[in-house]
Amino acid sequence: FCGKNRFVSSSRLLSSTDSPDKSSTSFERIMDLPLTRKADNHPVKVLGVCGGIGAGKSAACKLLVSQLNVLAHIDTDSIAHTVYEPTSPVVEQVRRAFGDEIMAPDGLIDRKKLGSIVFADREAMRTLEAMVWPQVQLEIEKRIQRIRFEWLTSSSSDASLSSKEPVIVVEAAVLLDAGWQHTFLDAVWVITVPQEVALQRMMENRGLSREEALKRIGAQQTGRWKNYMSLFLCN
Ligand SMILES: CC(C)(COP(=O)(O)OP(=O)(O)OC[C@H]1O[C@@H](n2cnc3c(N)ncnc32)[C@H](O)[C@@H]1O)[C@@H](O)C(=O)NCCC(=O)NCCS
Ligand SMILES: Nc1ncnc2c1ncn2[C@@H]1O[C@H](COP(=O)(O)OP(=O)(O)OP(=O)(O)O)[C@@H](O)[C@H]1O
Repeated sequence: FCGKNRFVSSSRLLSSTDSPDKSSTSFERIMDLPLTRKADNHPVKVLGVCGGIGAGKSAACKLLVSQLNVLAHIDTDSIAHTVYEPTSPVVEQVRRAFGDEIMAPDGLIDRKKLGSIVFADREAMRTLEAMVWPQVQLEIEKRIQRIRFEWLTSSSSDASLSSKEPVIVVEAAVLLDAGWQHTFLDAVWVITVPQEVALQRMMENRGLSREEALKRIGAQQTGRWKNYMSLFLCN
């Protein structure tokens, strides 16, 4: 994976120790699944990092930046939050779908209130995702284009860019559900952790009750990553 122009699609690397079913039939089935779009041969590759809540996606991405010196880290959650800024067209759409009770007194969307609805109701989450994901995807693609352009046009004397690994890391719990492996990603890593560890982390670090933490884990459990041949990192 490391090394200029030596990017290796993670689909060619190893599979997880525990998550995917490795019986021969399902292993072969996994191998047959198209993991990512056909790479566009751009020298700057895009790696998706996904996995369950509290699995350690952010921790893994921080390591990729600090230890592997990748070009950029795009955090999708924070992009999704910008979709709720006052000027965004999504705000009115979301207000119409979920009602005035999700609005804060200052006229902005109260993400906590919205979260308490959608994390408890998969259908409601689907409705929200259909409004938010296209905007998020557009913004991610814009950022990828900009970073690639800066990298290509930077001179070799610009050490701040030329010394970096030509890899952009996109961190997103939902990337396989959103189908981004078929659009802008060259490879996917899944970070896994035993559920009990994730629960403990969420209770300790976010002050969530066990019930709230379980609800959030439940809201994410499509398990889609288990059907993909990607590189699994057990954290
Ligand atoms: C429900 C919302 C308003 C709650 O906002 P809030 O700031 O309270 O929580 P935050 O965004 O930090 O999310 C908390 C955790 O849940 C995960 N999560 C958020 N949305 C989803 C989802 N659709 N599916 C699975 N996990 C999700 C996040 O990755 C994070 O680990 C917000 O998460 C949201 O808009 N979600 C829908 C859009 C989405 O899918 N965002 C994820 C990245 S595109
Ligand atoms: N290997 C590890 N050992 C101990 N603690 C860890 C490890 N990896 C992550 N953590 C801790 O677990 C918590 C969750 O990690 P992190 O934020 O990286 O997960 P995440 O998958 O990005 O979570 P979320 O989906 O909630 O954004 C953090 O407090 C982090 O410091």
